[in-house]
Amino acid sequence: MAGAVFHQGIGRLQSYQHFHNSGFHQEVGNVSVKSISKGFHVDIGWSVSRKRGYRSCRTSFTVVRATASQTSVVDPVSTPSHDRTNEHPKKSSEAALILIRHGESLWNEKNLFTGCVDVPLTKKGVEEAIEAGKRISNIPVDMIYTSSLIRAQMTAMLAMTQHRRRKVPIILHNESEQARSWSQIFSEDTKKQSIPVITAWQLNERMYGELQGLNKQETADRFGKEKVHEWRRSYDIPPPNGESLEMCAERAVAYFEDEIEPQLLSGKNIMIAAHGNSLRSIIMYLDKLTSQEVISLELSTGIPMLYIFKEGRFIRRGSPVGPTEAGVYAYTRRLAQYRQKLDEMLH
Ligand SMILES: O=C(O)[C@@H](CO)OP(=O)(O)O
Repeated sequence: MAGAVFHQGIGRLQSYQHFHNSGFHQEVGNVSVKSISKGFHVDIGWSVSRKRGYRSCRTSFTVVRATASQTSVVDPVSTPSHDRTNEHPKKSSEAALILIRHGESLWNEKNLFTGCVDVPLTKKGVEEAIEAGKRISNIPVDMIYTSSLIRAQMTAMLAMTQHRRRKVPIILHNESEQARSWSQIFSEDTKKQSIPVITAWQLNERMYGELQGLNKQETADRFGKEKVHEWRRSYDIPPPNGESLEMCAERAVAYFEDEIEPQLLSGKNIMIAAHGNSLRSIIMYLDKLTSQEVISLELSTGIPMLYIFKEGRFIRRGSPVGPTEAGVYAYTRRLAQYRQKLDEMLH
């Protein structure tokens, strides 16, 4: 080992599976990691955020030594305007975080297990999304994250049609070099009037395995109410060949910690449009719920939830009820000022 300090930061180990399987629970000091990239060897100090009861493979680590000086070896991939090299994020910054479960889908209406099947909203779902949009129409939104499924994307887009700031939500296409290059915007002014929308499979509904497409009532009749309740609402029992809530939480919370939290830390106001189980996972993380508490948490379609991220903590602020609900805007001075700015702009 050359022993030079070359990078500090938060990120995800590319070889985390190795540790995950070894089942460490706490800080274990320095660990030597191979295969981060083409033969570079790195010593890291790391700890696993398992205090909240996840079988998490997400790690917080500090690289202390490496055989090569290329910082790119462990530079995490950046999302747009996302500066991961900022080693000391402003702890004093404050940001709003809005969570929205998608509106009713055609398979919710038919009472079918949906999971990762990509089903659109019903007319009622469209109306719920618009209603959700009204409730958050005075709350700043700088970035939007949605799952890769159309029902969450429709919800985000429909909600934003109600926003008073009238910025244009634009889906970023980073799936290939060509997609990136063909969707470029060449005006800085136009960019300023838009909101980047990032789609991520990690925010998808939990994969429901061999239940996908089956009727929930018929499945209960066939396998018994208790069995189906266990598949639907236990924490760590997966449905046949599907994901348990715990498995869904692993990837949804890792994504939240890796990609979304750094944006909040830098003061960006964020909306996440996702699904019952991916959002329950994220709420479990934000509210530090136990695996027992999360299984009784039910989320309604189209009711946005507001959190304020301040001094490194998430403060739950319930659901903003319509643009006339004064209380929401008194939560923080920053939100009140934003609302006042909108009033001035629009009158
Ligand atoms: O079918 C699904 O994908 C989910 C959400 O609608 O169902 P459940 O209520 O069992 O989590």
